[in-house]
Amino acid sequence: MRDNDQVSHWNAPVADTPVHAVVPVPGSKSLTNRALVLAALADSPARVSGTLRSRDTDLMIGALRALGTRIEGPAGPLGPDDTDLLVTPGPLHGADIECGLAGTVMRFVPPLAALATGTSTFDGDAAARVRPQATVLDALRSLGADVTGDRLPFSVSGTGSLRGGRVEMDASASSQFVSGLLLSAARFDDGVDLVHVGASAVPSGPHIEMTLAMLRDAGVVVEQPTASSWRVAPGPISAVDRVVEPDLSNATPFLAAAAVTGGSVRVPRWPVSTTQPGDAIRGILEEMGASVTLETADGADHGTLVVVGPDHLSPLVADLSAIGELTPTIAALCALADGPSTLTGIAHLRGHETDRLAALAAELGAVGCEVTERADGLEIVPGPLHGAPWRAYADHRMATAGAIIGLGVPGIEVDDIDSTAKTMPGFTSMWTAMLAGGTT
Ligand SMILES: O=C(O)C1=C[C@@H](OP(=O)(O)O)[C@@H](O)[C@H](O)C1
Ligand SMILES: C=C(OP(=O)(O)O)C(=O)O
Repeated sequence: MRDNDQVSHWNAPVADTPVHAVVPVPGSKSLTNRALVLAALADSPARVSGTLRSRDTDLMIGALRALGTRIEGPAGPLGPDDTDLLVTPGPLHGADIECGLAGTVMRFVPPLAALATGTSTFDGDAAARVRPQATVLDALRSLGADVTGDRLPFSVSGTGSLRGGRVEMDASASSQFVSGLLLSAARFDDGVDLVHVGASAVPSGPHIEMTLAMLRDAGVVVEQPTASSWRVAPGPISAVDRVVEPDLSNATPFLAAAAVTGGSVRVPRWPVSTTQPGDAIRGILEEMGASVTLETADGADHGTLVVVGPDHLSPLVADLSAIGELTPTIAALCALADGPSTLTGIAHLRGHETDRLAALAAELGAVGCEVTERADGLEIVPGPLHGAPWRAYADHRMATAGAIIGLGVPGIEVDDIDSTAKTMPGFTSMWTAMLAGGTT
């Protein structure tokens, strides 16, 4: 659990001149945590290279180890900065699982606990105890698991196998409910036949595509009979050596820095083709007036993304349902644009690290925007902006949104910059290096 000692204030630096920098970003949280889960469920050891090491991924490592998986670094024992990991699956047994504030741990690990022998308990940060969770637990119950509780803290007792089969769920609050079940489903006796029955579509489509692609890489037979149903056949999960792409969502604050200062930021190792939702920042930044180029050598599977900022940012009208994770960055850009923006399709952000719609409305309002909070989005009318305390609400992306605003507005004081450790522990030094014009 996170304690108050970890909370630290940070005066967001102003960019007096346009930012020009090359910013390599660490591995993707979503790819890392899926790769670790799949490796723990596989039939032999696998290497996962270029992993993100951060609070969320270290919690996943801790959870899988506690359940019986061996995870080592290149030299044997796992060091805190090792990013090339050897994962050796073992028989799963009950354990105490700390979820922190990580949605991927809360939603992806309970199915493994249902496959384990013995009882596992789950708990996390105070903010995690209010995040939606019942959907996963009800689904596991209906697939044969013994579960107590409806949100953190809860427990799952397993007997070493799970029946599986057909299950209906309402996954409108999070795509992670679907991904979590699908990742483990090949190991259920009958696989899974999962149907989303909610009134709204499942958000974060690219994250589900990511799950499906990684399952298929591991030889799992997975079908999508309709837009809102998925079928996983029972069978082995093959061990796959994987190289994790950079975290494109974590790249977005740096790319935003180019956009808001009229500078240029280059992010190396940007994949030509990816399931990461962060890739959509390219279209968003173009729509707001930036020039965006992916420089690649012929036939290469990755290149360098180059964003060059415009003289002034155009406002945006966009449905962000598929890319909700990018909302704090995009909302910060909208606050610095030269007209009103409307962001829709993001009701599910109320169940993220914090209620992000309320948090963005409050903090953007406090620095001078006129913000209207709608049931499923935000209307942002930029005003003359001024310095103010910026609350992060323990949310890494709220903290980095404050950093973006601070580039153009003196006196933005982020109250909990260390919340960035959730997915980017080196954030402040990367930001400082970017402003100094160097390669971070
Ligand atoms: O599966 C994943 O790795 C994620 C799915 C998304 O969750 P939601 O569908 O709850 O938004 C995203 O916002 C989160 O950061 C990561
Ligand atoms: C919603 C997010 O995280 P989580 O994986 O904890 O849901 C996020 O990183 O924006």
